[in-house]
Amino acid sequence: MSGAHLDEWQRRSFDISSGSLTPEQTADAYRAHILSIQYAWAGSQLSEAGAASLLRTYCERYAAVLDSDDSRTGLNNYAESVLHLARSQKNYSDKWESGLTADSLLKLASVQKMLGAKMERDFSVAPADVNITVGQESRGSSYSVPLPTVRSEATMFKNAGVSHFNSEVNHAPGNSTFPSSERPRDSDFIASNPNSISRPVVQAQSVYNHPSGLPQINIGSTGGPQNFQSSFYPTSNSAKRKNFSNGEGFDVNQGQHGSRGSVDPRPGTKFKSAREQFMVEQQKKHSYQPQRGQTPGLGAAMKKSLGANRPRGAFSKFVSPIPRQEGEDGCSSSSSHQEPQIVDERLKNFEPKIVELIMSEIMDHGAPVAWEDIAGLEFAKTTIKEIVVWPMLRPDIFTGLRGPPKGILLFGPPGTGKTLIGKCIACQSGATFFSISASSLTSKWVGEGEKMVRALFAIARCHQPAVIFIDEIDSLLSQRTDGEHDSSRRIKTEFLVQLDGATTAAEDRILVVGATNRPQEIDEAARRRLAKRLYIPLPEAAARKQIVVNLMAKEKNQLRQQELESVVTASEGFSGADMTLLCREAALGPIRSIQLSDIATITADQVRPILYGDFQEALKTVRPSVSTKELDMYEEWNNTYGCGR
Ligand SMILES: Nc1ncnc2c1ncn2[C@@H]1O[C@H](COP(=O)(O)OP(=O)(O)OP(=O)(O)O)[C@@H](O)[C@H]1O
Ligand SMILES: [Mg+2]
Repeated sequence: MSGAHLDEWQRRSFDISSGSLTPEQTADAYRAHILSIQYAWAGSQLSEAGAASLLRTYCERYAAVLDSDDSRTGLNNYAESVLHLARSQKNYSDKWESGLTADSLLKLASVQKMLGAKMERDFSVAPADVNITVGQESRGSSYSVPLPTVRSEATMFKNAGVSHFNSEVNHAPGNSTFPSSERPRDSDFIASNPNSISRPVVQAQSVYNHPSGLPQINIGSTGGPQNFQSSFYPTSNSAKRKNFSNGEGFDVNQGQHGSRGSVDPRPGTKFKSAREQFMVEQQKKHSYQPQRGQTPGLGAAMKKSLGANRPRGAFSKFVSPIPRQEGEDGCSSSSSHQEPQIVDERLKNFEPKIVELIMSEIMDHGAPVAWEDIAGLEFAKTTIKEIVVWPMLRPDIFTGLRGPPKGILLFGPPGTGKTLIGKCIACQSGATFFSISASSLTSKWVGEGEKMVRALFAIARCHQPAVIFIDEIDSLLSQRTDGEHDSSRRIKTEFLVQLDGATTAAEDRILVVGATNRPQEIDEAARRRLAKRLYIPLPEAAARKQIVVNLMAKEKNQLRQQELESVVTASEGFSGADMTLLCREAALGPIRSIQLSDIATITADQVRPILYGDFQEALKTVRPSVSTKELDMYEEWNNTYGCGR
């Protein structure tokens, strides 16, 4: 070695042995050592044996520094490199990519064999599942590739230079030709030809792609074709199209090439394309059965989707998946695929659309409400049970003079539970419940209001026992004035006529329940017809307590009995709705006490319970919504017209 090299060498050796270097510096020094040994050997300044001995020594030391897991002396590279290896290693969850390419496929023995067989075959008849068609009409050609597998088969032919393939296509009668050299790539073709399709179309005669993307099955040979013939057959191969339209092709259910369920598209061949096989399996899995009352010729998709997307809650209306048969229910409109047909004589004069609207939109049960959910109002509840529930249960006892009144008016300050009672009747009475708001009659169907009213009562008569609940009845039956709009006047008159009929016909079991917080505005004729007028007052102390207890039972709270009493006392004059609002406000107290920075991370059980202090705070902001003056008015009206004690 030269003098300069030796100096450097010595300096590094000294540095390393001094112990003042960090592991990184030590490793660098050793690496530099190793490099210099290699240079020296390459420059013939070191003998081979000497270089080997030095290299071994320094490599061992270098490796010791790298691999040592002592942070003072080593770099722990071993573990890191293992981790690195593990990180860059492909594992089984990585997306699998097939090693097969068109070229490697061609080299497979089985493919070679198949190709050989194909070349020997007479190409005058196109293989049934290849279906590569080069269109021939003047407006352009279409080039359809049935399946990805088939597409690759076509590519295979192209790649393999199988000239027979083109000649087969070219010689097909009536087909225009592409010279093999000019034949466009299929992607180019699809993009440039306006008549062509934007994605592969399955032309196997059993299965075709619906625009929805769902595979469709041809049911029956008579009804289907018009649905898809033009849109699913962009090819101009009229012979094939005709075959398909005539149902001569493969038919999953009523195929002409076999019994029902037979799926062999080609007589004499057992081969099924992957897609056909898939369809067979799907068919087996769902074991499709035609439904009763179905019109032959309707597409399979229509049959399958019948009612499938309707939301089904415990209280949503039951919709039978089977269309109603005539005579099954004398009153209902049968839900065929066309206009609903009204079977009941009494509904014959109504437009089916109106009947349908009432049937579908007005009958509504909503969320379940129990009598216990309504705090206080014992007199009103008992009276309603007497009028609504018991006569429904025992119509034989409640006859003659004991016959229940046919009209109830619930009146009282806002937020006292009138609507709640209506919901409760809907759930508990067992009657068909028609909930109708005045606005739905007056605004939604302008000009048709009176027809709606008539239809409503007619349908209710068909569905006895029935309850017609009219919330905010004052807006429908306010006193008639000279200046009011003609249509609303007609609706009112019609309503009064119907109400009169319903309330006087002894045999009809129809109850009309109206709710209002403006009883004084109700037309006197309507008032008379709603014979049972029940005052729904502000909740008393016990009822207010019950509302708080009911609501607090669902929340974490530390409200002592005494504190509860204080809340009840402080909320004198509150309506039920005000009490609910008070509890909601108090329930927000614990949330408001959380630091803003913690709100994102705090868990639900870390939120503190609701305390009396929260109610005190809430009482500062929540005020009673009914004034004493208004209360006096209700009391007065109740004294004059009410049926309460
Ligand atoms: N007696 C009650 N028991 C329990 N909750 C009640 C009671 N009264 C009112 N509420 C609460 O107040 C809310 C509003 O009540 P509701 O809608 O029945 O009032 P309303 O009398 O119909 O008022 P409006 O006259 O303004 O229509 C209810 O959803 C319920 O939470
Ligand atoms: Mg209401």
